Amino acid sequence: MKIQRLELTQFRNYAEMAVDLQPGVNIFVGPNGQGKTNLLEAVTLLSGAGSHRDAKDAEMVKWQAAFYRIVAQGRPAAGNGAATSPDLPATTVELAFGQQRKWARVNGRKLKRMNELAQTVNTVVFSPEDLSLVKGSPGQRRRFLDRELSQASPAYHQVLVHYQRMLSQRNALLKQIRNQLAKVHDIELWDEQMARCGATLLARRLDGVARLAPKARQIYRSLSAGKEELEITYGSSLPLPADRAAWPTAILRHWAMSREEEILRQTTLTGPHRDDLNLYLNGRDARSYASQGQQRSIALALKLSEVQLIASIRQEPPIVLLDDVMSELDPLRREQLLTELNQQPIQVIITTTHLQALPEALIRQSAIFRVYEGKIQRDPEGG
Ligand SMILES: Nc1ncnc2c1ncn2[C@@H]1O[C@H](COP(=O)(O)OP(=O)(O)OP(=O)(O)O)[C@@H](O)[C@H]1O
Repeated sequence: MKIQRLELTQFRNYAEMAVDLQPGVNIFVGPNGQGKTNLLEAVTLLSGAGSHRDAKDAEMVKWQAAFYRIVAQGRPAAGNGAATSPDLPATTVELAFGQQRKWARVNGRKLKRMNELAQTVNTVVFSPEDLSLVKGSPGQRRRFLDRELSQASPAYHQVLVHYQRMLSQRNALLKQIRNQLAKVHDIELWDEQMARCGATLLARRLDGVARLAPKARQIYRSLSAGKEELEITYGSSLPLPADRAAWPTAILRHWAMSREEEILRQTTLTGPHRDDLNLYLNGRDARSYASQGQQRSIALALKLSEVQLIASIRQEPPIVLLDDVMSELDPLRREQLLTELNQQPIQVIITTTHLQALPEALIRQSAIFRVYEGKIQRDPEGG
């Protein structure tokens, strides 16, 4: 859905705040440390994906307060990316955390799981750190993929959380074996379950990459005026046979072979938690060969393909959150990003310290808000 009104209570540096957004571009401008990113963080939480800064809920409660509450009112799109329809009923999404408990409601109905929020609100955040997606760590690329696929499919999120839980228990067990507090046999029983879960996660990731890669390739082709080809493949940390049904056994066999080393190092050395996204430009590994400009274009292509993928699965584009990213891009890439985003009626929220970092044409069509010490005021200068 597109957000028409956002209300924050005791969230980060906002005591009590309400803001009316427009369906197109909304720009929040203000000096450092005033609450711009906090506002975007609140919107990302509404999509059930957790804080884009990986913050814990307790950290997001305003200091000295007991809870936070985020409420958004909006309307779903009329259908496949069309503008919000005034005929469709308004939707209210509510998320609150306090006393170690978190709960969410959509139109008054309490949700069983946070990730069900993704059926109503979707977001794609683009921050300066994302520009280093190509050269960054494999963990950064896995996180990109996991966040994206979690929003595209709540079932993916469930498998991911299950696998991560099993992984931390397996690592704890390896430590116990090392300290002779458990037997090797204990881990063999554990591995069977975990290998099945790992194989499911792998299959879903491979399917996700298969859907993402052609979109990213097409976007990159247009960003590079057809000069370069971007190829994305999934890099598994263990050898996988062609037959997917054989994956659990292959994972089990691999873990059994590295058992001694794993006990010694007290950690699980291979599996989906160690995998990577491989990025190639004209057949060469982009991590080693792409120039800084090319790396930034790849990052743009990845993020924009995420927007397209979510839009096609959800029948509605996600809300795009650009966290101070425009000033990091050169004028050409800034223009390319805005042109791509303009192709669909997307709600965009941009934060910036200086309006001068943004093209004038964009400012004219946007609603402008000033952010200062956790307070927001609409600027009558905006569109
Ligand atoms: N739990 C909290 N309670 C109260 N204030 C908080 C809390 N967490 C962070 N803050 C305050 O929020 C402010 C940071 O806000 P935010 O990260 O949104 O900055 P910003 O406006 O995006 O700035 P920049 O341009 O530097 O990124 C800081 O002043 C910080 O002290």
